[in-house]
Amino acid sequence: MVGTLVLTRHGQSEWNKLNLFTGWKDPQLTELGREEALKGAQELKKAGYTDFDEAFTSDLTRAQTTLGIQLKEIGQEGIPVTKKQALNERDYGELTGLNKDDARKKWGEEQVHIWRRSYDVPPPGGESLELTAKRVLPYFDEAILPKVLDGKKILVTAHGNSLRSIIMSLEKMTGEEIVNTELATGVPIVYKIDSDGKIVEKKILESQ
Ligand SMILES: O=C(O)[C@H](O)COP(=O)(O)O
Repeated sequence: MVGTLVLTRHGQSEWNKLNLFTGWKDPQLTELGREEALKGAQELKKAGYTDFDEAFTSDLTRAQTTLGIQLKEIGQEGIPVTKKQALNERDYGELTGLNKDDARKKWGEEQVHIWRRSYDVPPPGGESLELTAKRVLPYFDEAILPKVLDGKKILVTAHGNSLRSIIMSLEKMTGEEIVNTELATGVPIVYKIDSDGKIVEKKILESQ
């Protein structure tokens, strides 16, 4: 039996556009963000992914709105949707709300890069990717993965770093391998997974 897991990072948010560290803050999608979500959804539709059993998203508006746009486009607004804080973006702590260039000026290019793209160094008062994975993966392993292993079709629409945690676990990557993997906004990543948890196919549904 083969299940389907589709992961999508939310479209551009108002704070992505302003180049601000966002974390657990809750800005809306921009117009471009809505378009990215729609494009991704059109790719899902084109590829025939229009029969999900269930969807999961975070507690944050940008992910929920992206999921809403996807479900509308594929004609699946009625399926069960679970909104869970465990799937939130990593908490950026004291960096939240700061402009990324201003932060580089204040702490230096290298320090800011370490906070953004090291695996286990958290920004002050915030979460590293390692800490993010420690809250995302118990939820994923308990509530989402068993359904996929059971052959179900599951859509998860969340954030760069909560999805990195899931991808790291699925693809058995090291922390160092996953940190520099960039996820495009609104672009669905499709995994077909057998009942032993082996990935039998991976496709990124990028529009041409
Ligand atoms: O929370 C944020 O600011 C971004 O969505 C993710 O930030 P990153 O590009 O530093 O991982």
